[in-house]
Amino acid sequence: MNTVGSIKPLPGFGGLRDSGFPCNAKARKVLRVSAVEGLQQAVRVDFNGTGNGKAKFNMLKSNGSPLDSNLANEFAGNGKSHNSLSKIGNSTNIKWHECSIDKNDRQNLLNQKGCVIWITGKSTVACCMSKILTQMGKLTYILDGDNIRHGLNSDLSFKAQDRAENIRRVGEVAKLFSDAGVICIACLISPYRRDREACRKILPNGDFIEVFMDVPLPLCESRDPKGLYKLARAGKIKGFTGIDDPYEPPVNCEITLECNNEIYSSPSSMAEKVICYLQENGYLHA
Ligand SMILES: Nc1ncnc2c1ncn2[C@@H]1O[C@H](COP(=O)(O)OS(=O)(=O)O)[C@@H](OP(=O)(O)O)[C@H]1O
Ligand SMILES: Nc1ncnc2c1ncn2[C@@H]1O[C@H](COP(=O)(O)OP(=O)(O)O)[C@@H](O)[C@H]1O
Repeated sequence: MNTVGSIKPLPGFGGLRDSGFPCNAKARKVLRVSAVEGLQQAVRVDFNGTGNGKAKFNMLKSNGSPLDSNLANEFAGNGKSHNSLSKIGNSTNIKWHECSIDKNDRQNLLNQKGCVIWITGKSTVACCMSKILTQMGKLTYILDGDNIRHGLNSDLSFKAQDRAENIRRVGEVAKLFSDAGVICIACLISPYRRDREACRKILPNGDFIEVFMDVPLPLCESRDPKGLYKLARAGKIKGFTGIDDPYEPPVNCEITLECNNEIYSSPSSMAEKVICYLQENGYLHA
């Protein structure tokens, strides 16, 4: 973790950079910090050096209003002791730790709203969307089923129970990204409605944007860039989605992207449709 003298960085701002003054400086200085390279929004931090190595400080949000005064205690490690302990799954005696820097603060910093775009399948459109949003100065992150199975979820198979656990974990990770203020694009097959609905439920209302890639199976098979449909048809892959494993199309999705013999949409025009939705629903500003 970065430090400025003996002062720990503001929680949530790992990119705090030393502006060149010692911790015990008497002079009052203002640090401009930015969580992401190139972001214009800054959080001002006023430091009052005390001369004893323990700085007192007042933190100001970018609009000049003070941050919650409890933050100073949190910062100094003087957190309150909490009595109400919980058991969540197999985790016993745990207690949610609140931080006075919240999602709104991060959204203001990024000038966007964190959300999850959940595309059932189709990495190409996810990448296209990420590219356009990046060019617009918006921070995105793609959680691609195939990629996440290379690491975090490499212990999971394609049996229904493991697919459900795959979706559950990615849903939780997506929720963290969204809470960080990021536009998180999750592209997994996520073939079961129940698993997708469970992800929707853990997010604030409106922040789960389900996108249905409505592409008929013969068209998917004709593309088959990895040759997996061919292997599945030959019986070399068992339980393959669309061949001998079910896919349950969404019933109440926010967006449908159609591509079939009558309607051809390029990946970028599909991506633009989703971006229009974000624009119209206020996700592209804080
Ligand atoms: N049995 C079976 N069924 C479906 N897909 C299979 C299977 N085995 C391997 N693959 C490859 O894994 C990719 C899908 O992974 P996901 O994590 O998105 O799947 S799921 O959401 O858990 O259903 C999927 O990627 P996409 O081609 O992007 O769909 C395949 O490349
Ligand atoms: N809208 C589209 N128009 C034409 N080709 C597409 C379109 N979307 C995807 N493809 C192509 O279809 C293939 C499969 O797409 P991909 O995004 O990799 O799907 P998945 O994530 O389900 O594996 C790729 O070769 C890709 O280039």
